[in-house]
Amino acid sequence: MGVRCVAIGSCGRGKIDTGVVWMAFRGCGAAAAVLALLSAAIALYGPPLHAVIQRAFSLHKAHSTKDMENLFQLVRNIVPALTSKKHKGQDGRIGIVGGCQEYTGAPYFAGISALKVGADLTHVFCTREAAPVIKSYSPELIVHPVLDSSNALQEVEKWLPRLHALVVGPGLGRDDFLLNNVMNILEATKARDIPIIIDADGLWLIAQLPALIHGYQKAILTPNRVEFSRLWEAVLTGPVDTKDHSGSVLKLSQALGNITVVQKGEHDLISDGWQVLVCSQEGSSRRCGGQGDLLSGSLGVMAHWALLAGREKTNGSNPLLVAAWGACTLTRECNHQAFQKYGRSTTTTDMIAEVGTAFSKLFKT
Ligand SMILES: NC(=O)C1=CN([C@@H]2O[C@H](COP(=O)(O)OP(=O)(O)OC[C@H]3O[C@@H](n4cnc5c(N)ncnc54)[C@H](OP(=O)(O)O)[C@@H]3O)[C@@H](O)[C@H]2O)[C@@H](O)CC1
Ligand SMILES: Nc1ncnc2c1ncn2[C@@H]1O[C@H](COP(=O)(O)OP(=O)(O)OP(=O)(O)O)[C@@H](O)[C@H]1O
Ligand SMILES: [Mg+2]
Repeated sequence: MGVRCVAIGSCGRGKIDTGVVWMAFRGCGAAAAVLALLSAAIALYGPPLHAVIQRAFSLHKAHSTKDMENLFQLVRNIVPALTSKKHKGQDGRIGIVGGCQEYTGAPYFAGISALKVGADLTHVFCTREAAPVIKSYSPELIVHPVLDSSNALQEVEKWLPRLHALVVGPGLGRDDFLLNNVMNILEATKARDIPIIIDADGLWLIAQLPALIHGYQKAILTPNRVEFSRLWEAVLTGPVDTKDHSGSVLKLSQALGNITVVQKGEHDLISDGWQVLVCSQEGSSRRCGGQGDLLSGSLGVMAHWALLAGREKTNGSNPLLVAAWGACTLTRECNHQAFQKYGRSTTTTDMIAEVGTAFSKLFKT
């Protein structure tokens, strides 16, 4: 496509910790490329024309501290107001699909994180054996032991119409029967136009069957490095370009039909195939398991909020990019705050305890 990415972000207080990467065009074929991009965007992508034009003409603009402040503001814009006029459920009913014999912590982390960020109700759809274990961690989660039953789809479909977002994969495992059920659940969720966040073993399934999610504009994939490589091999040829992380995440998103991809790592890179955002919020060097689950659960709620708020509140930007940047920033801040208290003994449970203060610090209006 002749596109390259330029990192031009920075941040306040004199140190680079967050940035924005915008697409820029090589050489002087830029005008032609812009025109081609515009036509392709309008034909394939379908956001309002003004948003496409705005994006195309902001390609060469310098973005820095102000961009980062804008991103914080965009996240604040999507957070629903706490008022006495709402009833239970309005700020988010989130489903988590995952939890099997081996892994019960991951769906718990995702579900409780969604609640701590501000969802009202969280439903976990897991296997029969995993359910009592997950329930015992927390009375806050509604747990359905249905995922390994032959009528898993019908059981989940009873709840689907009430769900605002579905997080698929934390602690799911890779059993073929389970994955087949999840495949059907994904199709039913897409048919209802519900946002889907896919992580962990859900990404394993997508790497086997990319068509399952290809082009679904309400999907967000959250791969770590290994999961990213697996997806890359499934839809692109040749090795991942380790010298151009931004270009790689942009390409993977494009190859998957411009769905949102969040590549987690030292810096989180977020792309919808048109632009790439970078999240470099200071975290810590503690890499205990479960941090990705905190991220996917948080993102479930924030994706719902962002889509509800719409492009007017995100200044024309893709709401899912804003949601993803917000969830990454929050996860890293939780990691940072927990590490200040517990150092090497920090675990994901300690990070979850920081969600409230981290959220207020970052996004309170
Ligand atoms: N408490 C719980 O219940 C938790 C359960 N979880 C659940 O576990 C399930 C499997 O998930 P997964 O991430 O372990 O699987 P997969 O992608 O096969 O990785 C396997 C191997 O890849 C490597 N590796 C991983 N990341 C890397 C990186 N960034 N950079 C480089 N290498 C990396 C590493 O290999 P190693 O270094 O050990 O050789 C690792 O062992 C899934 O359901 C998930 O939700 C977790 O959520 C945690 C909390
Ligand atoms: N090297 C790093 N430095 C700082 N933050 C990191 C680093 N690697 C990952 N993170 C952060 O940790 C969070 C989880 O990413 P990670 O790569 O650990 O996911 P994961 O492997 O899926 O985790 P899980 O153990 O839940 O499966 C993300 O928000 C990411 O920003
Ligand atoms: Mg993970």
